Amino acid sequence: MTEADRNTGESAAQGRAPLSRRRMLGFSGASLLVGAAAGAGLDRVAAAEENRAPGADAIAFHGPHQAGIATPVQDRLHFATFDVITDDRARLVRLLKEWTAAAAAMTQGRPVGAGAVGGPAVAPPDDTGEALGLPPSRLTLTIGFGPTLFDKDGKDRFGLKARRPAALADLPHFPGDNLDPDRSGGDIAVQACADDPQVAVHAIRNLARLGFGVVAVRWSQLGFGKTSSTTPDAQTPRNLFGFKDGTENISGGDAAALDEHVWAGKGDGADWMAGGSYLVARRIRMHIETWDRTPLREQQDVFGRDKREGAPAGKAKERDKPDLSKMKPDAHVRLAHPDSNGGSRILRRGYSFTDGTDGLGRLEAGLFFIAFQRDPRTGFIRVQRNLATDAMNEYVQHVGSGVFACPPGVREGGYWGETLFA
Ligand SMILES: C=CC1=C(C)c2cc3[nH]c(cc4nc(cc5[nH]c(cc1n2)c(C)c5CCC(=O)O)C(CCC(=O)O)=C4C)c(C)c3C=C
Ligand SMILES: [Fe+2]
Repeated sequence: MTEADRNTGESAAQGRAPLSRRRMLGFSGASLLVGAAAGAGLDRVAAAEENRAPGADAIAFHGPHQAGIATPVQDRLHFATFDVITDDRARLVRLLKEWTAAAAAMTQGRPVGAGAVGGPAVAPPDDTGEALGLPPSRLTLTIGFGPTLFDKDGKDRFGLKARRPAALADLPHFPGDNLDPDRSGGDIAVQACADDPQVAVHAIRNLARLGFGVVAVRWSQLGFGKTSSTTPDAQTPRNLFGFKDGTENISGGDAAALDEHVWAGKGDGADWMAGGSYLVARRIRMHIETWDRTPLREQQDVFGRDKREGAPAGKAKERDKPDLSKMKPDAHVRLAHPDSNGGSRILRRGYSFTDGTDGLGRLEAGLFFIAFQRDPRTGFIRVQRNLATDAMNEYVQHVGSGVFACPPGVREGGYWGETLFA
C-alpha cells in the first residue's frame, strides 16, 4: 500500500484522476472564456493540464478522512486562518466548492482552473503560477472550521449555531498564556503541508485568491522542520531545543489508536463530524537564547529524556518504555504522558518556525504546535492543564492559538464541509 492509499483505501492512480474540463470551467476566471476567447480556450485548458508535474509523490485528496492528519508528515507547513467577510451562506458554500476543486487539483500537481498560462490573454490567470513545473511534493490541504463560524459575537451568520459540536469548545486561558488576538482564532483554517515550501505557499495563496470578497486571511504561519512524525520507523526529527520530538506520537498506521483518540465518531454528538478530527494550533515562542545557556543535565531533566538518543530517563534507547518515576516531577514527558492524563493521547504534527527577530537581539523562534484529537476537552485541554507545572514553561510562552473542527474527508464529487452544510 502506498502512502497515498493510506488515506483513501484506493490507489494513487485513482487519486490522481484529472479534473474534467467541465469542472475546470466552473472556476470564475475560466468562465471568462465565454466570448472572444472561447474557441481557442479549450485547447489552452488542455495545455494547462500539463503545467504541473503529477508524480508518485501525490497524496490522494478524496477519502474517508482528510489527508494531512494521519498521512505521513511532510517537511514544510503553511498554515492560514480566514475570516468570512460575508453573511451570505450560499456564497460561502460556493467558495467551499471552488476551494475543493482547487485543492483536489493542486494536491495532484495540477494547476487551479485553466492554469497559470492556459487561459485567455485578456483575463488574469486562474492559477498564480509559482508552482508551474513543480511536482505535487506530497501536498496535503486540510480544512477546519473555528467556533466563530458557528456563532460570532452572538450572531448566527450562517444558520450553523445548532450544529456546533460540544467538542469544539473555546480553549480556556492557561497559566502563562500571552495570546496575540492577531495570531489567534479564525472562522476557517487551512493547513497546507508539502515537501516543498513553494508548493505549500502556492496552495494557500491560490485559496486566498479564490476567496476574494468572501474570506480574508486573518493570520498565517510558515513552518520548517517537522517536530513530530506519524511514521515511527522514520528517524525522529528534532525541535529547536535540539531534542528528538515525536517519539511517542500516534502512528498513522495504528488504526485502533486513531479510532480511539483522533477520529470523531458517530456517537460523539455531532454526526457531521464522524470521520473528522479537531485541530488545536498554538504558536509557542521558544526562548532559545536562555535555553542555550542552560547546562545539558538541566535540559535533559526538563524533558525527562536524554539529548543524544532521546531515551527516557534511566533507559538506554529512544523506544524503551519510560519509567515516569525516574523523571523529575516537573519533567515535560512525565506530565504529558497518558499515564498522567487519564490515558489521553493526541496526534502531534507541529513545525519549527523562526520569524525574524524580536527587536531585543533575540530570534523570534519557536514551535508551531498542531495536535489532532477526537475531543479537545479530553485531549489538548486536559494535557495542557497538566503542563501548568512543566519545567519547560521557563523557556516557552504560548502567543497564538486556534481550535478548529476538521470535517471528514471529501467523497468524489463532494466538497469540503458538505456534511456540515447539507
Ligand atoms: C498540550 C500538549 C503539548 C504541548 C503544548 C507541548 C509542547 C512542547 N513539547 C516539546 C517537546 C517535546 N514534547 C515531547 C513529548 C510530548 N509532548 C506532548 C504534549 C505537548 N507538548 C506529549 C503528549 C508528549 C508525549 C508524551 C509521552 O507519551 O511520552 C518530547 C519527548 C519526545 C516525544 O515523545 O515526542 C519533546 C522533546 C516542546 C519543545 C514544546 C513547546 C515548545
Ligand atoms: Fe511536548
